Amino acid sequence: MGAPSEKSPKLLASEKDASSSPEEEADAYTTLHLGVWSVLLPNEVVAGGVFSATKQKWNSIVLASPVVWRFFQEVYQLNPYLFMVLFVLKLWGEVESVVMLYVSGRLLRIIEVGLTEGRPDVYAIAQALVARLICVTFTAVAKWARDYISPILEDRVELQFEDHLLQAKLRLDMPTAADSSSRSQAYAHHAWGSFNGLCEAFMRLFGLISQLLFISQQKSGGVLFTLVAIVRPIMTLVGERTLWLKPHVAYSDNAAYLRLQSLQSMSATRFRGRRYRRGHCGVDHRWYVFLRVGRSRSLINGLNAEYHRAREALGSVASQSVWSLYGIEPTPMNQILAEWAGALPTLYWALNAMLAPAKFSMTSIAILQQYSSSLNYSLQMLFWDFSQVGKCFTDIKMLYETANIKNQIVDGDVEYPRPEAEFEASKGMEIELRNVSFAYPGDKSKEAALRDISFRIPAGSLVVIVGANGSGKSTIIKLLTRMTTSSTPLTLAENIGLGYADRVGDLEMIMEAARDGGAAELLDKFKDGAQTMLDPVTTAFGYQLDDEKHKTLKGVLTKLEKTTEVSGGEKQRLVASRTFMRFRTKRIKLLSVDEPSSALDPRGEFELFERLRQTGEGKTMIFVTHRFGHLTKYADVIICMKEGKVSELGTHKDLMARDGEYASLYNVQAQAFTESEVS
Ligand SMILES: Nc1ncnc2c1ncn2[C@@H]1O[C@H](COP(=O)(O)OP(=O)(O)OP(=O)(O)O)[C@@H](O)[C@H]1O
Repeated sequence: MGAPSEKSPKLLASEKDASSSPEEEADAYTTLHLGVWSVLLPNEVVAGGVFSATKQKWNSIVLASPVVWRFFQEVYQLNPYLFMVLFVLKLWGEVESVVMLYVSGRLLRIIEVGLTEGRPDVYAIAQALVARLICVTFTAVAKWARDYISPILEDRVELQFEDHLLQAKLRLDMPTAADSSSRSQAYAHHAWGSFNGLCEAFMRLFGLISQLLFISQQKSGGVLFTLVAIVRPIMTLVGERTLWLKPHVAYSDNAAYLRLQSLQSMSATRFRGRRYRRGHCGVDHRWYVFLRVGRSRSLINGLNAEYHRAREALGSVASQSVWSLYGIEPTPMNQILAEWAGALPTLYWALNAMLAPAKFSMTSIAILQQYSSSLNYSLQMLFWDFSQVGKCFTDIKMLYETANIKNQIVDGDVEYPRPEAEFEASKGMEIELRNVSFAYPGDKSKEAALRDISFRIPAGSLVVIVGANGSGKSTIIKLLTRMTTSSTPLTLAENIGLGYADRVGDLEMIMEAARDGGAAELLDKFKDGAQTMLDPVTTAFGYQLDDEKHKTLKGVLTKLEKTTEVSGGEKQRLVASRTFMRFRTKRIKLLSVDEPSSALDPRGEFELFERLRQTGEGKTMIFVTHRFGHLTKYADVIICMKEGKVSELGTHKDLMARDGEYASLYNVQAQAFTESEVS
């Protein structure tokens, strides 16, 4: 039997070769259409089948070996004692299967002798039974000890690699973090999964070799029987159609399927119960729609109808997972051959019974059957475990490679933050952008988000960036700070205190900052005051709770699920307070804020800007805003953006006199006030 054909089931698939010019040869691939899926397979994999895939896998395993060795050393060092105990316990799991084969075989033989002679050897039978009992007891204790120790080591390993990944990801700049091609796929839980997977594979190999040696040495087994018994599992492996071993890209562009997916995604079960109302839409028993409280029944019905329409449009096209669709054999031939191979052990003992009836007995047949099913199971498990080895190696490699991801924004050669003496010399930061263009990684727009931006901001200026939606204001701020936004489940006090991390426990300073940022009243509003947890991580969940029988438990769960909600304006007050906390570090040279007051009431906004102007006097401050007024009038520089370019630059007076983009945006807002005053 050769390598499996790459042709897919006719009903499900068609294919076309996408290879083109010689220079693209390296990237040439074949597209398979499987139900709603398109699968792109590199041509060399298609040509080489499972052998090529195995060779590639082997090469990547060899390349990753040093990293995996480092990984095992690191895990060992976390707790050498637990590591060794776990290793020995896992090893016993494999040795045990050989011991059990020996003990059961012995018991069968003793019974056979007793039956033949008509006088069972009670003592020998009791001895064999006790040996078996001791063996299974030891196995049970070993399993218990393994289950007890594993989570302890698992925790240590996950925490260790969570720390690795946190450090590695914190140093990424904004475009790198946003770029899906360089985004790390490493997760701390992969560390334990890979450790376990590799241990299992190693143990299985050890177990299988022990079994092969044992069976091939037995009188009832022997080398020939051992070979006959392993033909079937090996054929199954070679004939298996699996996508897991092959490099591939899979996607679906079936409009009906995508529509169904997006409608289903609205049923995400992790929405918070407090904000969302759950309604059973009657589409099918798995489908629920969660809607913000207050949305109408007609919306639910509309979604329901959309769902039915999409299902009809999908018709009978298969939409199972791409892996299971790929696994369907084009013909039953492989299956038939594997089943025939599975009958070889039976053929072996049937022939033996015919050719050497004196040397053969029913006990021998029972023992041989035990051997063959044990080998069959062990080999299948070994193949499964080994099919995961490549993934384990890749996952481990990624855990370490996250630290090597190159930032897309190349660091300059000027040290930052500046040495203390230089820092004291000027309070604000001077900024100059020269011919900066920027496109978000993977962005499908025709134009880049920023195009050829140049401007200079003198130290200590108050700068306001204005412009229409999507003109690039926020992108400028993100590039300057190299940051993306993040949210943390912290107390209100910590949210403010983190502005000055060294003083995060200084409640007095935090309260002063809260007063400056306009959040003092907010802190007062909650029962736990400044210690109120904002958006805590929810770990609570209920399972199979009955509405009637478990009312109390349901009540407890509801309380546990409750989070503290603050309004958009209140959030901005907290952020502003954190900024004032940061000012207290006396190490601010640049403050850049994206729409600091969009959700504030007019008084809140006025007070915030007044305090910012006073406190931030002499520092460079950049604000992005849609609100013209307090800020723009006082700004030293207004940068007016249009379609990714700087369209105007100057003070409010300059730009009004120019009567261009800025003046037109300003007049739209001013007009609204004038009109309402007149009316
Ligand atoms: N993460 C992103 N990925 C891809 N494109 C983005 C991303 N963020 C913004 N863009 C695009 O970049 C352009 C500039 O966006 P930016 O957020 O800077 O505009 P803005 O002027 O701040 O808009 P607004 O006034 O609506 O806040 C827009 O076309 C936007 O669609």
